Amino acid sequence: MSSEAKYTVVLIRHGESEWNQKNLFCGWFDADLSETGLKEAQTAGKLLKEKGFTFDVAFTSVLKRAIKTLYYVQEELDLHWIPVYRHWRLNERHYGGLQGLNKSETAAKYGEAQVKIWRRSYDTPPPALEDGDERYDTSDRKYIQYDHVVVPRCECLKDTVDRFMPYWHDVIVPVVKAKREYELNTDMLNVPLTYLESGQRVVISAHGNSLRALVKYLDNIPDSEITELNIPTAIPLVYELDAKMKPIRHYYLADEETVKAAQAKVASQGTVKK
Ligand SMILES: O=C(O)[C@@H](CO)OP(=O)(O)O
Repeated sequence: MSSEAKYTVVLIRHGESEWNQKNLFCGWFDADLSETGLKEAQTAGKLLKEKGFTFDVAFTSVLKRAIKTLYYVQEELDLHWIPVYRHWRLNERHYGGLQGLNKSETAAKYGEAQVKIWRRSYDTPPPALEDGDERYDTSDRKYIQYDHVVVPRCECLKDTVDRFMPYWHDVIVPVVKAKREYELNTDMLNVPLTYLESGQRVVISAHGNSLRALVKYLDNIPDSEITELNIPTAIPLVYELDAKMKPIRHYYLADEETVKAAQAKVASQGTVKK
């Protein structure tokens, strides 16, 4: 850790899901990890162990691909016992009317440029799900248990930023700083009640676009440049932060070439297959 750094937060996008494997827009659909994704998660855990990382607290979404990825990381680190807080605010961006469609076929139909806008622009949402569309499920127990959750009909990255960042500021940051200096927000009841005196080491297992939302904030990436950011599956992304939780540096636990190839693979999912 560099000398001014006080806290470390590790971000990890889930391993490949069955829908990633089929190249389908996934969003809030609760796809499982593929065999490859499971192995990727185990590899990420082994790597974190090898590099000497450990964690006090973990956060994840309510989607099984992120939950299971976290579990395999915990398994490798022998950290089954740490508190794990799951919250819908960490979910993948909701892909609305694109959910379940093949990304390459969608690029062939609407053009690669349009698909890139839907996938990577900051504030252009995908088409919204309409009433009567079976993909618009407002009875899912994951969400109806909370009065305040309105299942979205679609989300652009900005919408994801708007629902992820309150959780970062009101729950994750105080937990990292190990302080109780916030009002308990009933929206976010699942906060830990015991804290260490020093900062806690946190791992966040989430999704390509919910992590893009967080990285955009942390690195202050302009709206126009966020279109080029792709987060690869299951390569731990380490943030070292100062006392005010401003990033000092970040790095992937992989060499540059591996990261670039993995990012290019994600970007190419939205292109027409020749
Ligand atoms: O389908 C999705 O939900 C996401 C992440 O897998 O895809 P994309 O990379 O196209 O935003």
